[in-house]
Amino acid sequence: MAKSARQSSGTPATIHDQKLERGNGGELHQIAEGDTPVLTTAQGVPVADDQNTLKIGERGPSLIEDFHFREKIFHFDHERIPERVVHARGYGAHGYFETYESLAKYTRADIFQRAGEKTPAFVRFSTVAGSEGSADLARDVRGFAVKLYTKEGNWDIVGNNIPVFFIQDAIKFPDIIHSVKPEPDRGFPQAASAHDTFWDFISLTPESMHMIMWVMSDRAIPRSFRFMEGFGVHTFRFLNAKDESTFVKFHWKPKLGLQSVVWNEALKINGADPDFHRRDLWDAIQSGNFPEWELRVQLFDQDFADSFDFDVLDPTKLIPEEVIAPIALGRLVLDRMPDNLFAETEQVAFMTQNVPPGVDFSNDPLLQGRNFSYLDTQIKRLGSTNFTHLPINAPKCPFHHFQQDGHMAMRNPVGRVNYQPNSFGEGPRESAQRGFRSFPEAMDGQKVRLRAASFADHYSQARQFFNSQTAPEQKHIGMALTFELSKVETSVIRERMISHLLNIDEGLAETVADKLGIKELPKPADAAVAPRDDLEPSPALSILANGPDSFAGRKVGVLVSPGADASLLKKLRTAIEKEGATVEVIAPKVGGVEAADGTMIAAKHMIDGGPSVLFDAVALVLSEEGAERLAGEAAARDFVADAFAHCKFIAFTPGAAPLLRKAGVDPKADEGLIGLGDAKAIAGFIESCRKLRLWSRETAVKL
Ligand code: HEM
Repeated sequence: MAKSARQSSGTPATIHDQKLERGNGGELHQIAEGDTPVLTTAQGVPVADDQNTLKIGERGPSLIEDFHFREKIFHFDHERIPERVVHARGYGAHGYFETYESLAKYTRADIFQRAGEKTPAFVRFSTVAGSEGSADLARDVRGFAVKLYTKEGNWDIVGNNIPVFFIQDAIKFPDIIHSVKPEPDRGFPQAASAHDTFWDFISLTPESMHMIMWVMSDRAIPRSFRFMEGFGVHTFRFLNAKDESTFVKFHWKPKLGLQSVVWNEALKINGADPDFHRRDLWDAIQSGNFPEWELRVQLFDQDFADSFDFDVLDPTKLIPEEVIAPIALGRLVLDRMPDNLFAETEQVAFMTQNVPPGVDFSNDPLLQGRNFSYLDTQIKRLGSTNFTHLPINAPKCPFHHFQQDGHMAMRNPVGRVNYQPNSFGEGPRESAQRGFRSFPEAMDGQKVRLRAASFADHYSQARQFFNSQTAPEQKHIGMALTFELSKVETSVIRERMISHLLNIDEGLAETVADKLGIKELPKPADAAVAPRDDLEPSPALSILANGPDSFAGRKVGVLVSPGADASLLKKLRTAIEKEGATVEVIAPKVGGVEAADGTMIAAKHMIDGGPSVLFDAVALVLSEEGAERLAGEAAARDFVADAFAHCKFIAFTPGAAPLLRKAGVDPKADEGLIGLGDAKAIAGFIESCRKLRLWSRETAVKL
């Protein structure tokens, strides 16, 4: 007799906790029973067997008649779409923007009219250079793209975590990006700027020097998306109901303050957890600790623009917050992860030209070019002009237009009439009153390819940025430049960079040159405009000068051993959680350890998988015997040595001494090592942790 459609023998089988059916060839089948839905094809046809293709006989050739196989494999073959040409690696979340009070005086943007108004939002954070699968802790700019689904259309603030950019004119964008991406002949390095082509381009592009100071600072290695600022970069305009214009720059300020990691730590995080930033955002939102930013704006008029030291249309310049204090407009809260990464985070399409009535552009030539580029890139990447039909991109307000058809059209105009004007009274019409209006700026001039002379000062703000950093931050900039340029093989490129640094800070240039073994300093680069040294430092530009002075949102890694003091651990955990921080336990075995009092201490990580680079501070809750054993374990020694080298606060029980010793850490080395004798010591540990790092240690560890 012929065998039935599904070739299962129907013999029951059990694998640990699973009851399955065994097929003819021993393969296992899970069968739909009870409320379990029946597997279907994409056409809705129920599937009998998803383990075997249709064949002639059990050992015969496969049949093209097998529509289920064909549909499944063809769909799989088409799963990938092109990754973003830049900002390919990213992670997004949903949330809302809440307006503090009406800003009608400056803008008619609907989102700013009513205090307490909540507007749905989607945010995607990203790195720029790396491909989709690259590691999170690359030294790179972070994208900070916000989509606000306002009642008068989607508004995208497509910004970065750095308020200036590498280039002044969009026509140079393909060049800067080509230079930083893997070199085309060899296909490496991935997600790294430390190579010849990038520094070649930069060294021949003086306008990028201000941005280079930022990218070599700790801003480019943030500890978390939650602890970084966002900036709209360009000067935009607000237009009020009378079409009066005010210039505006957008800043997102994180509620939990700024924090970055150190470079040696970043390198290790990339190995230990390449998804470090993703996981951090996921964990925070899933545990109800919703990250929050305040939207602040710098507002100024044409008179200020005319009198400011630099051209407000130049995206390589900023306006110090001490010169124009940002005012707070509202808060952005991220409270929900996407249901599906591809449908939402991958398919979200940001475009700088998405602005609602009441917001308008300036003539910044980078912004003008971006407004042109983003629609094109979305059509290419998402494959159809109908990408606006995807739920993540569709407005959440009513919308009506006559665009129709094309690939994957999901909504078309309804009825007979798909044009206007028409005689049938059907369909939408324009509104001079409610519609988007551009600022009627008077324009007159020759058609030229010309960079404005007012853009020519390339060094003064780079110098101001460097002078605004604290000593450890200045040191980090020097170390970053040294690292990056040490990977450059062409010596003239290194020397060219030193000649630029001489226009920014002589000490910095000398330090980097010394580390690179350049004995004779080159001449300073010819500057189009002499660098100024009269710009006041701007404390707002420093991360460390603006510390949160709170440990909320941070994470302590507690290393435990068998025989550890469970009640001390409990007190420590309570104190840390009261501060708004979290605890993760690391143990020799992932199953945890038996404490001195016989209770079990559960662990999240085993020692090899939970290095201290994943935590903001660490505690060693060890019995002496446990510490002796761990001292023989390289991962445990690294745990301690790295925490020390990365200037972290380290709390330890008296039993931890053998491990500290073997890790080369003197328990009395500095005030960042805190003995856990009693509850008071725990309070002291938490208080120290609020400073995040003991930077004074850095000179001792010579990082
Ligand atoms: C101030 C300068 C710039 C900033 C702040 C910026 C920011 C961003 C951000 C945040 C993204 C990622 C959006 C996402 O998460 O989906 C992005 C993507 C992109 N940017 Fe820019 N960008 C800048 C300059 C430019 C310029 C000058 C161009 C071209 C003329 C450009 C072209 C692109 C393209 C093609 C994408 C990929 C878009 C996609 O496929 O989704 N960007 N940019």
